[in-house]
Amino acid sequence: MIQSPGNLLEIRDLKKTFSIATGLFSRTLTLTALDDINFTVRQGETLGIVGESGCGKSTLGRCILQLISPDQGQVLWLGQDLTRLSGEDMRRRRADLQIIFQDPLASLNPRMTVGEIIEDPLRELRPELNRTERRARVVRIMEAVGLLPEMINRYPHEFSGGQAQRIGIARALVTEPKLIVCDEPVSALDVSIQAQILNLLSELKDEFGLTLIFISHNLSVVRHVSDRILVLYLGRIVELASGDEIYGDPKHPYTQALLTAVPIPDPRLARQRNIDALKGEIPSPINPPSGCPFRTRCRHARPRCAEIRPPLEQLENGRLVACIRWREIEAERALEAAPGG
Ligand SMILES: Nc1ncnc2c1ncn2[C@@H]1O[C@H](COP(=O)(O)OP(=O)(O)OP(=O)(O)O)[C@@H](O)[C@H]1O
Repeated sequence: MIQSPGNLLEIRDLKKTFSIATGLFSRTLTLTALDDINFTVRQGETLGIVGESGCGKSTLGRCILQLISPDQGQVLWLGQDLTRLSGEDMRRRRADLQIIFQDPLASLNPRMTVGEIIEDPLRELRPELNRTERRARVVRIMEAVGLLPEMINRYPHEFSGGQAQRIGIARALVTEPKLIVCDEPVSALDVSIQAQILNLLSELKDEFGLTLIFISHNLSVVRHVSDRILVLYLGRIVELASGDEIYGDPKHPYTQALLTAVPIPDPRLARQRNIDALKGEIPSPINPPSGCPFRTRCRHARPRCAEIRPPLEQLENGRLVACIRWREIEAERALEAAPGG
């Protein structure tokens, strides 16, 4: 399998649907959670994944880790397609790919001590380690995430949300993974604690040489941690670019609209942000719009946007955008921004 050097992960033509049973005549409907997903994750980067609730962020994270199976497409890990591995081979791989969940307390077994929770993945994924080695590693990881080793025999309910998330991070780290999918890791935490956990993740990334996929609906959070950002809308990639490009020069009207929710202190941009602000409801993924999925909420949409499924176009510097009108929109916005525009 050919894979570009420097890429840890390559997602090709990924699609995931869910069957939804309706009460009505026991009909089954198909919900397309992800479609036509293509992107790469580079060794050592943090890739942010953003979009509104229901756009497919968690489903994408879970498909990458093979916690759920995609309908089609490839998940190439260092060139090896994870979707084709047997259950046993994937179990062995799992030490390399870990996940941190949104709700730390709900994701920890209340009947296990902190030490047992962190040690648990080692029993299955690092069978070569004996009990003493496992315990030594648990203590080392607890210290790395800022938990005192004397907390090892305590139970999850004795911890605050922020401390519980440190336990979740320790559990993910203990197998020495190469990639961690962080699925809304700070959304359930007090704002005052969020920065501590984000700082911890970025320190751990450097210390352990990790690659991170950072899922969040909050663009302000993603901005702080991400090298590149992938924007999802209704199960499709609409834009992928560096953090500076996404925040400073968004090309897709959906990205422009999402950014209006991010507080910025520049009053000169306020007018443009009012114009761009996101309006209307997200269409149902059971019956998505024809052509461009965003066209029903896009202030720049034209009749042809209903006819053409916009391809993910690669621009010169490697950034990706899926909008057939992005060049025209750039010109229109420049006129709007001009004095008297
Ligand atoms: N197990 C499932 N069965 C049926 N539909 C599902 C299932 N999991 C997800 N979906 C649907 O797939 C779509 C994508 O969901 P997903 O949870 O991936 O979105 P998300 O962007 O992570 O949203 P949120 O931020 O609310 O978690 C949604 O329409 C959701 O209702």
